[in-house]
Amino acid sequence: MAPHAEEHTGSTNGAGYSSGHSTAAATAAPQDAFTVHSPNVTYTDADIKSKYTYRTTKVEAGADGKYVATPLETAYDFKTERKVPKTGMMLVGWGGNNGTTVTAGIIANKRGLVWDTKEGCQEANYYGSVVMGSTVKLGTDAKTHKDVNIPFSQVLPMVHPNDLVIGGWDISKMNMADAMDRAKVLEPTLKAQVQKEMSAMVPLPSVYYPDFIAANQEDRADNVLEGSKACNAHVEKLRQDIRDFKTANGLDKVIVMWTANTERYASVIEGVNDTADNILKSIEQGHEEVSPSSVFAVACILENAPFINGSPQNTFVPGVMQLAEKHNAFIGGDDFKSGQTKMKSALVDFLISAGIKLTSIASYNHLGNNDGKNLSSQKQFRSKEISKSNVVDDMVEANHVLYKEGEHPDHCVVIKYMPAVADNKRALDEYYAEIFLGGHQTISLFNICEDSLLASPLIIDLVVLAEMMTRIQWKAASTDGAATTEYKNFHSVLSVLSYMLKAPMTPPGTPVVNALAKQRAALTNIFRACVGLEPESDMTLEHKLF
Ligand SMILES: NC(=O)c1ccc[n+]([C@@H]2O[C@H](COP(=O)([O-])OP(=O)(O)OC[C@H]3O[C@@H](n4cnc5c(N)ncnc54)[C@H](O)[C@@H]3O)[C@@H](O)[C@H]2O)c1
Ligand SMILES: O=P([O-])([O-])O[C@@H]1[C@@H](O)[C@H](O)[C@@H](O)[C@H](O)[C@@H]1O
Repeated sequence: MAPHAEEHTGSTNGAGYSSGHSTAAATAAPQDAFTVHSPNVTYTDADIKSKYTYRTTKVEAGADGKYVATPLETAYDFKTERKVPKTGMMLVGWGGNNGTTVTAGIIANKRGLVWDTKEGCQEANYYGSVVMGSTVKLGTDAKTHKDVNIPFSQVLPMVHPNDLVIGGWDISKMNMADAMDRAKVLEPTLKAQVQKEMSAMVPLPSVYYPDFIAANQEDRADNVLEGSKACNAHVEKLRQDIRDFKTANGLDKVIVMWTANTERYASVIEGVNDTADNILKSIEQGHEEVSPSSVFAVACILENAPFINGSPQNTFVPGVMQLAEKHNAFIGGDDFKSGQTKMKSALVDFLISAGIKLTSIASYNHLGNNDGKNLSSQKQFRSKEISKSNVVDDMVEANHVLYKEGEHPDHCVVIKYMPAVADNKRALDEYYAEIFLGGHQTISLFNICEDSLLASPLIIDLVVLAEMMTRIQWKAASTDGAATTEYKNFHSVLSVLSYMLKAPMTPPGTPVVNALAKQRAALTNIFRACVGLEPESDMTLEHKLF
């Protein structure tokens, strides 16, 4: 972990907040956490450069109908910038349950807060964050031959969440302290310690096109920009907001995260939002099918601020995707994978890869927060139903022993709004499967997900990892010493973020992977490649061949 600021002053203006003392001691930079001793890795003050051989297997149908598998090797050069930039996190929907919770959580960690609860004293932590709460196997101890595991956050020089400068927009003008109370997520003893700082945090006014979210949200909309349809003025205002936030807080970089309400799907219409030029033209013409989230995405792309969609709507219509590619800008999404779906993607992966034929999944949940209120409207629920349903597709399609072409488990998703349970969603799932010789296995789960406390660490992971990806470049390694090509960014669509998302966006024409273990392996092994380390194969031959 790069040393992070012991203390940085900052403004508590309407557009942003950064102050307080980071109590966590500055920790060793990643290059101090470990050094890779290899002719394929070089460290300079500016970069880590690695030469990496990517090994895959090409499969072709042979003449005899059998597959022919041919091992392939592709040599890459990776370059990772080591300087950790001063980074801002701008939340769309800042005043919501997730926005206020993640803000309070970062302040609590930054200040090392401890608060009373009925179970005793609670210390701030980042549990539920892959970056801050999980480890990666570095290798095997030379003497003891035991695994050596290091914090995920130390694999590459990542931003420390304590150092994130936070700001954002909301259609509700409530300051973050009052909005935190409205959210009913955090203990009063914690809220009391962050109340003063959060009361100085006021969201910027936002774009509000009523038709895209539930009508029951209208009473919240007292902090909106003029105009109820997309327009160039909205795009330019949001771009200016990002620039002002960056300047006011002395930032090197800003990442924008949509954690606002779930919108209805936008219709994809030829000539309206099917190409980059058409989406820009439609915004200029005020086309009613351009959503607020797409307007934010366009503004971020034009401002070169990575934009991540934490909700399930189709923000990235083809025109927005094409615009991102055209501008070499980063986008990612969709829909935080926080509780019921995360469990589903792990359980389905286990069942199907164990050769157990899952035949039906009944997924029900009820919750009482404002998200649930918005989702009580059918069009907004439909967006969520899609993202919660598609998560099993890749695992089913990968097993044609159990499932014939086009065959898949029955799958239903039900969400009900029950105000009494507030943010503490109750998820009830039944998994029904065929087992050996006509037997059946029925798995029934009751899973209380404190939704915002599960989603907030994912917001941190998505922001920290998206920022990290802006500092990693690659090129095809030269094999004959000829002049090599220039370093390039990863593709605009950050599919590497899929572990945190229900409906992972991938570059056009590439497959979607939902299996949770594969998603995590892709993320950790790409980061290992950046420091010249082989993927973790778990073969542990050193423990088998002796
Ligand atoms: N576990 C989770 O909490 C979880 C998991 C997956 C996805 N999500 C998604 O994350 C989003 C936020 O969840 P939440 O519980 O914080 O919801 P919330 O309703 O508490 O917060 C949403 C906020 O967005 C604001 N808003 C709505 N439209 C806006 C706009 N155009 N511009 C700016 N602000 C706007 C609202 O005023 C509200 O403050 C929802 O779309 C939800 O579906 C949440
Ligand atoms: O991530 P997950 O727990 O599967 O899904 C959740 C749903 O169960 C919940 O109903 C919804 O309000 C949240 O936004 C989130 O999408």
